[in-house]
Amino acid sequence: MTDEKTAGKKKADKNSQKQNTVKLPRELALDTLIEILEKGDFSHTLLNKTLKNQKNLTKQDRSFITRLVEGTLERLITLDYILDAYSKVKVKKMKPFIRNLLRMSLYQLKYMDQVPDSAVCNESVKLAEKRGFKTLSGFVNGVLRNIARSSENDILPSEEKDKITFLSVFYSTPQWIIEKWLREYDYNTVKKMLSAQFEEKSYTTIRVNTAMNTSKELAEILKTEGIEVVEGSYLSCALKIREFDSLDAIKAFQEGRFTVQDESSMFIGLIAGIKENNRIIDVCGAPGGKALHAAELLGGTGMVETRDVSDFKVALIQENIKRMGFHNMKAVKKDATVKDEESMDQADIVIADLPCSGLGVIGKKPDIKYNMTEEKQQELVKLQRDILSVVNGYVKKGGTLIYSTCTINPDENLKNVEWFTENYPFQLTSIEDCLPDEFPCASKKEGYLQLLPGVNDTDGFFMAKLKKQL
Ligand SMILES: C[S@@+](CC[C@H](N)C(=O)[O-])C[C@H]1O[C@@H](n2cnc3c(N)ncnc32)[C@H](O)[C@@H]1O
Repeated sequence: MTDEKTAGKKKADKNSQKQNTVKLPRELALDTLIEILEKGDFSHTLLNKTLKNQKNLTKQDRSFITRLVEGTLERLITLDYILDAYSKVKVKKMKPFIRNLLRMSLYQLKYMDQVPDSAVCNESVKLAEKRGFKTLSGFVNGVLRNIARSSENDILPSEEKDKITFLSVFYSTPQWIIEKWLREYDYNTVKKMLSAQFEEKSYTTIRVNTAMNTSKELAEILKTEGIEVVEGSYLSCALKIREFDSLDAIKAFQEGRFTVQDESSMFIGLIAGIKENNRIIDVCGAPGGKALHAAELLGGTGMVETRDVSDFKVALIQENIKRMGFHNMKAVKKDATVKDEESMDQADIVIADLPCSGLGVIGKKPDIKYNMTEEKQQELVKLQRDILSVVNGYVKKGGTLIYSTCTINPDENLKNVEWFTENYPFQLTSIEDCLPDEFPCASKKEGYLQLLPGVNDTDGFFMAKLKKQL
């Protein structure tokens, strides 16, 4: 071989090696899913890490990876049910790589119309071969092609025969959650709540920093950055945005002109009844969404002390304070279960937005529904009561305690409030005047609000306003 030919062959080998080591979007999505599903890491943290580490991805690649990872997680129970029906080897017995490759590929077959079935099958076979599973590529191909040729309606459980199994498989939600919700809400409401998980999530809800710009001004600024903007569903300080690559890349975000927050959480600032010079303590405050809103509503006066339990969480709050430019807010590391003598009778308002089961936000964080259990939920009820029994002492006489969670189970919500008012000198107080007139909710007068996904155009969220007796 001539020197020229040898050099040419070396170059070709190098290129093919390079091609083999470069990960394409499907492979990146699959590796992320394996980390989440086999190692139990948080989906949003890992997905953000994948997207941040891969600088060369296009905007389309990013949204494809996001949709594949989030969609496969959201539909996991449904996907496993179908795979079990079509494969001789049950999903649980498969090798982790093959199990997750099949889940992700089936998600594309069933829920991503724009990807042709043949491309899904071919790409899956290529991926199996590339990662050393050549002997199993025929199995992968066979299962996927069989499913692609059939209709899953033939195998899904019947709604008439067994409602709970049907709801669990159809809406990919563990049975214990469905049984729990059916004890509290009627069948149609439960169906609405379950189906809300899968609603189009192309919009991100943001809260305007009114200390820097009005909603109208911010909308104009965002539009000049090529971002699509529509009004929020209930509140004038809320906007919904889409068609942006990443949040960090939006100039208006870097400048602190807005923060990301669901409208349900914005209600906390409104019902708290914040007045000039108030001293506010947010006892479980990271990353700072509600506390930042409170600081803004104080109009540069007063002080919001925002606490959380770890250095990492406190750093998140600090980062947000810096970005939004508030001087009447600070972040402090403090465990809310431990009494802080110096805070006794010091706060006009205590915000207790406590750790909870998070079942109101499973549409945004699908791994919650698979990781939460009834036992864990009962431990959370105990933690919520432990925290409430400490932090109520920080409220001045006549002051306010706001209790909130992003869940929809009465035992973490209204039942906790009933337990609290039976044991401490607080009573529920009306929030009717704090909310928009058109906002539908029968319990406004009684002093609490239970928002339900699919019923309200928000996350599932609970809040109660409690006044300390004089
Ligand atoms: C629902 S999140 C708070 C969200 C926050 N209020 C906001 O609006 O951005 C609950 C927080 O409670 C914190 N937490 C859990 N246990 C705690 C404890 N013992 N003391 C203080 N914070 C705690 C968690 O780290 C978490 O950040």
